[in-house]
Amino acid sequence: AALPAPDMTGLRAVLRTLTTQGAPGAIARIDDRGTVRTAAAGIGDRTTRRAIDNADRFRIGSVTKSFSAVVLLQLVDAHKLDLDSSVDRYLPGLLPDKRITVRHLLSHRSGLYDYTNSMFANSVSGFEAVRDKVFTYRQLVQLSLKHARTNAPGAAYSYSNTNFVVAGMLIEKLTGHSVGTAYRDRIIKPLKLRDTVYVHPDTKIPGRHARGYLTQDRAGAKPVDATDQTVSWAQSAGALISTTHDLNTFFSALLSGKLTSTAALTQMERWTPVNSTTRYGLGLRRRDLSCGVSVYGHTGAVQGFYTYSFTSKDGRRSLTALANTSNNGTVLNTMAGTLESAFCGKRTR
Ligand SMILES: CC1(C)S[C@@H]2[C@H](NC(=O)CCCC[C@H](NC(=O)C[NH3+])C(=O)[O-])C(=O)N2[C@H]1C(=O)[O-]
Repeated sequence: AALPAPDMTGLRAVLRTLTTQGAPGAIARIDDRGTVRTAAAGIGDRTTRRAIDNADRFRIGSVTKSFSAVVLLQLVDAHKLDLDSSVDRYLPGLLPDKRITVRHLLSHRSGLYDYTNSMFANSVSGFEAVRDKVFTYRQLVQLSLKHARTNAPGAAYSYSNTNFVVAGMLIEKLTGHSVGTAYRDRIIKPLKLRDTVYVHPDTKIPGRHARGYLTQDRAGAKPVDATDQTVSWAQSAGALISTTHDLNTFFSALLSGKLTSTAALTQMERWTPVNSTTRYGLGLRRRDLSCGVSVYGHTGAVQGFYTYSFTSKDGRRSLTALANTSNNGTVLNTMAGTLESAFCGKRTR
């Protein structure tokens, strides 16, 4: 069934609300079968007070996980990877439990502890301690293995960045290239994502970009400019940079079958319930909206930047929204309203 027209009045209202809740700025773009609609509110730089704009690049955080999952599903299509094989088959000795499979990693059911829970327990000092650091994948996995696992392999959903760090190690082992090269060759170049870059371990966002501001844990304290960092604590779990246009193109291409086989996409859409409105597949979230429409994509939270990026089942309508703040749960929750405006249209009274 055709989707209702996007509610641009409602979308603009959500972005304005975000700027009253602590985001210096917010942007959103809807691509709808060739029709482009954009909205923006607030500023992209607290020093110059420059308006934020949909041309601005930003850090996409865990939306990166969908890119990593696509590369691995392409390797499944090429018969170079089996989702139900033990990770140990490809990375012998890395993990302490041979029962952990590739599918467990991509669906956050491995039980591997998320080292960022400890790393960022104190948001600002945790960030300052790692913002210029360069980690190897193995160092990040070791940080995780210092802690007990959260569940037996496959027994429960428990979101963990560690899973997609191991996914990055699989990509490098199986392609013989860095994850940056794999993203470029397999996704960025084919889709002509001109503003999507993987620059790890460089700390700068190249080109025109929004600055991102980390909200302090102490209420009322001045936000920290978190724009420049290596994001080495995340890499294949969260270090890509992109734009609203490019992410709309990516998820639209994925859901319309342009990046993997139909069989592989079906695997990505085998859902594990997360809560009443969200399910997780393989590096892919499904969100069920109030109007009965389900949308497919991912969210992202990296210091200074919150992202929502989702598309319709057929990939014909996509929305990406960005707020240039983080560590602010009110903003993250309010951003869900951009999906309602984009896919459910005007609220019927
Ligand atoms: C599940 C999420 C929301 S968190 C996960 C991942 N981001 C991280 O793991 C970074 C967490 C620290 C970010 C930091 N928070 C703190 O320091 C809190 N003490 C902040 O807000 O800037 C990502 O991105 N995912 C989001 C996702 O997948 O949607």
